[in-house]
Amino acid sequence: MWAFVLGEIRHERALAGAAARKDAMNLATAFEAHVRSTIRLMDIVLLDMREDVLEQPDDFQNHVKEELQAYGSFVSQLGVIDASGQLVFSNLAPISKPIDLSDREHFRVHRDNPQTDRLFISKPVLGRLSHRWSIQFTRPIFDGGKFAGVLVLSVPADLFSDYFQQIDVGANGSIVLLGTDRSIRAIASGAPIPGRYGRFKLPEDKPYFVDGARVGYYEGVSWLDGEYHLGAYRRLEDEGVLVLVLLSPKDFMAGFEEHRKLLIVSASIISLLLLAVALLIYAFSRRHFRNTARLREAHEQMTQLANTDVLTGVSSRRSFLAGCEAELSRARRHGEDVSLLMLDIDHFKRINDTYGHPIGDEVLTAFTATCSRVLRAHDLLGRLGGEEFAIALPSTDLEGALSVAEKIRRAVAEAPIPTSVGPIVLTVSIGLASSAAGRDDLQPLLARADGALYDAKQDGRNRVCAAREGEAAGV
Ligand SMILES: Nc1nc2c(ncn2[C@@H]2O[C@H](COP(=O)(O)OP(=O)(O)OP(=O)(O)O)[C@@H](O)[C@H]2O)c(=O)[nH]1
Repeated sequence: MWAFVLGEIRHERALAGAAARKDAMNLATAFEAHVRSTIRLMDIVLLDMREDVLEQPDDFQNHVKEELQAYGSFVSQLGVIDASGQLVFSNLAPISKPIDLSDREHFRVHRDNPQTDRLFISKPVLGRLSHRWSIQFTRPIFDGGKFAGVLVLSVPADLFSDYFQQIDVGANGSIVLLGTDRSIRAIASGAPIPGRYGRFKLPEDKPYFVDGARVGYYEGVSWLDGEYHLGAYRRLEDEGVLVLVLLSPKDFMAGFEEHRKLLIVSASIISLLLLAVALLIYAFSRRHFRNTARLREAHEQMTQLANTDVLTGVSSRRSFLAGCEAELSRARRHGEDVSLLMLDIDHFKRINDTYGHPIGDEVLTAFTATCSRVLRAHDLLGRLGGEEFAIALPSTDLEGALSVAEKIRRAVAEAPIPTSVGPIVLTVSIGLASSAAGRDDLQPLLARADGALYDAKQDGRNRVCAAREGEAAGV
């Protein structure tokens, strides 16, 4: 999800940047057209007036009045400078004292290039007669092919900037009319402008001052406010000016920034929700697994309890019989003998009657311990009930079983059982039956061993009796 959000943000940032470049170029194109037509209009007026200065010098003043009425506020002054730089005519007031303009650039440029008849547009200057900031549109006057002075059309410096000001380029954007001499002709900007117009000159390393750069994009830190700007410029080569539109990311990225914040906040909320869901799932799973583990443990404990005789710790009847079944089928598979012993403690009732039931319990437990000491690890000892026990001997024939049974009988008889009321002498009767190659089923085998036990009891107890091979129970 975050990869998508970050990808989307990158994509939208690129789109916003591209849209701003396009907007800047469209604005620059529109302003170029406006500037070009304004300059053209001024030049037409100049050329018209120049004809009158030369052809109808006497009627010039009236003609100027008519022309200026037609162009109204576009033109703030029309003046004539003679070949020596003296102002000889102004529509504003009669010339009562000499006004020397020979130092003005718009005079010098024509005086120093007497062969060239071209329009010159000055940077804003403070009028010595009008005392207002104005831009001078000038053309040289020739008399008989010789330089005879300069015709000056003064336009309020705000003519362009007032128009630019009406266009919304954002609170931090700017529209600038620059001279190729790097001075500002007109400017409209949200940012404070350095000086009025005066002598301020822009740094020359800007790409739009490079010779031959007619149209292009600009990106960099602005000389206006030291902030990063993106812009577009168009140069009017013949007029010696260029239009520059600067847009600020603070304005054109504002919409994108809001959307970016919204995307990040939404993605964060979704992430937190997913995290919360993941934590809940984790907590539930943990509890579930813990419960499952507890259940498994409880099940194992119950199985253990069901399989074990609580008093003596040997196999319970159920578990012992299941173990015998398993041994018989294993013996069948491997063709091995299995033997079964049935054990019954002699006169156990007397022990209970003499010493009490708890001592009887101690004796039963000690008896199984004695048996276990004689048996191998894989022999199976189980309690069938009361004082009756059974032992399965895997891989053991009748002879081997007789030997084990005899060992148990002797061990029980020869080692009195230590109890809390002193040692108690015990004997055990054992009946046994064998199954060659595990051929017998369990029940008949048990019955044969039980029959042999009966024989042992009948024959006087404390002895081992074996059932004969194939002998049926009770026979
Ligand atoms: N202490 C104790 N006694 C038990 C337990 N289970 C059975 N008994 C007793 O074991 C005795 C078995 O007695 P009988 O079946 O008469 O046999 P016996 O006294 O051993 O005599 P023979 O088997 O004929 O030698 C009974 O008194 C039962 O109460 C037990 O878990 N603990």
